[in-house]
Amino acid sequence: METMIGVIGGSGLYEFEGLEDAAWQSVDTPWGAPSDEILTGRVGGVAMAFLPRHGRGHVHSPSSVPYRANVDALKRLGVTDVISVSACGSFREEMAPGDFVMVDQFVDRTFAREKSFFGPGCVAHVSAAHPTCPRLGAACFEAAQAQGITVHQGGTYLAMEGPQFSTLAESRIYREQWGCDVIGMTNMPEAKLAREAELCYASVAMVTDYDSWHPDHGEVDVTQIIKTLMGNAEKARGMVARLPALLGAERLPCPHGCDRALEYAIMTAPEKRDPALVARLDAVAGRIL
Ligand SMILES: CSC[C@H]1O[C@H](OP(=O)(O)O)[C@H](O)[C@@H]1O
Ligand SMILES: Nc1ncnc2[nH]cnc12
Repeated sequence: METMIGVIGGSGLYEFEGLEDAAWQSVDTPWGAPSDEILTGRVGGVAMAFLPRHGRGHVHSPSSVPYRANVDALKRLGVTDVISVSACGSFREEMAPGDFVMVDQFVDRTFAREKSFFGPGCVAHVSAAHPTCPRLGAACFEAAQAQGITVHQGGTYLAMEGPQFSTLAESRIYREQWGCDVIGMTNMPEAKLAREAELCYASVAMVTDYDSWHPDHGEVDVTQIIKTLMGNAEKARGMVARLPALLGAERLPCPHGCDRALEYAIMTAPEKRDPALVARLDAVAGRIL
């Protein structure tokens, strides 16, 4: 099987330069249109696909991002490994603006989004205990280090609904009582959907601010975030460009089972399954349905 790296670019990452044979492709999915066309091409002999999460020109809010269509479209194109590159606030002094954090856990506080490809007529329960892929995460960590980026291994990402930033009381609870490390608005349900689609998923969180808890820093504002993002985006592109060499063109099965997540997850008896839903699941679950 061939490796295909899918990059979901967050705030500040709307284009991806340096792909050979680059072409923007429009992809239709049974879950509607993705956030934008998808840029496909190759780097160092490895296939890549890039999707700007908010669309070029930042059209989608965190709540309106079509997460299911995005994940389905990447899977449909043949993507095997998804890397999310996101802006985030930090709850830790040592995770400073400009640093990257390899997120490995999430607390999902989002509530106004479609969270699953499955539902009435085809019910499935995948494990989300370890929502990111250690193999892919390790490659991203190595690539970031080689790029000279200050990168932290492991961190818990609080996914909030937004679009407003947190109140001071919320920020303190997430940091002091819940032990979260960073905060953002988009990695959920994206990570859960990637797991349902049997895709390896890694999240690279780029710190842009200290949210609102830090006594020596003012409240978050978008101008400050964009300023930090401008520097971060270039670093992120450099990191991603190193991944093909680390992952290789031949895709070996995921040692952590991300690519077999649905194996024992589907509960609905074959004769009770809704044919219309099964048809919509052609890309996501076609391997086993
Ligand atoms: C521009 S600040 C808030 C915005 O940025 C992050 O988006 P993404 O994760 O796509 O980089 C954050 O989650 C908010 O959506
Ligand atoms: N402090 C913050 N809260 C939520 N999302 C963010 N994205 C960047 N900074 C953020």
